[in-house]
Amino acid sequence: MIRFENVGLRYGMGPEILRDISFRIPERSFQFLTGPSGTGKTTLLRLLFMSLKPTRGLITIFGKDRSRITREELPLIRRNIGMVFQDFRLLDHLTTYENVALPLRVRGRDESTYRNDVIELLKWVGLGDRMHVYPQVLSGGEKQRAAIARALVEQPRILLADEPTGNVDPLLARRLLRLFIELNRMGTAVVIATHDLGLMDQVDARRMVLSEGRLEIYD
Ligand SMILES: Nc1ncnc2c1ncn2[C@@H]1O[C@H](COP(=O)(O)OP(=O)(O)OP(=O)(O)O)[C@@H](O)[C@H]1O
Repeated sequence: MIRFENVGLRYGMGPEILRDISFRIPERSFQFLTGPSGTGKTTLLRLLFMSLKPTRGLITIFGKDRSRITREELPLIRRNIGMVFQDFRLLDHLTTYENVALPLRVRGRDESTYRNDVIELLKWVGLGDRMHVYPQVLSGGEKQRAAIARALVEQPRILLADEPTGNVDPLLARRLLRLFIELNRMGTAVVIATHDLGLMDQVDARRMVLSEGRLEIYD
């Protein structure tokens, strides 16, 4: 589904953060992306989300050469990729429901066509009773779940999550992990960037380990 071949990335004139990265993410797969702080996990997720272009190498996303995807095509292709950002990126003036429904509203869909689905999704992530409040009153864990719901609202083929358990207690971290596993069982590929060893030890999943710009894969 996604393929990287000898990908390199540097910011501006800085050093190469990622060097000769090659891997594949198969359809319906589940993997952790890990490595010490500052090794480039977020950078790699941004390459997958196509918010960054590689400085060298080849990226193929859903069979398309990344370098040939135009600005105009990008939003359509990106609908297949859900991204949970480390800082959530919820809009303060919208309720939880409105934040989650936003990608569909932006697309011009009529609310009657998605209302029930969004409510179902909010219940699935455990926010059934927090739909009509604003982000300011949500706890860190609730914001995290709202961000996950928003990333899933367009039923992407792959979900990317950047440190999704970074700000939550171990109990909630386990619940979130169960959500990701259930999502994966339903057919969505999942990539979780984390340095939480305890979290990774709970699942027998592929580990993509970044270290000093290189990637090692442990299946
Ligand atoms: N926009 C940017 N411009 C310049 N350098 C950047 C930029 N974003 C990240 N970097 C640098 O790239 C390196 C990798 O950063 P990145 O955020 O991808 O690492 P990370 O593994 O996700 O870190 P963490 O686990 O702390 O979130 C760091 O040295 C960082 O300072």
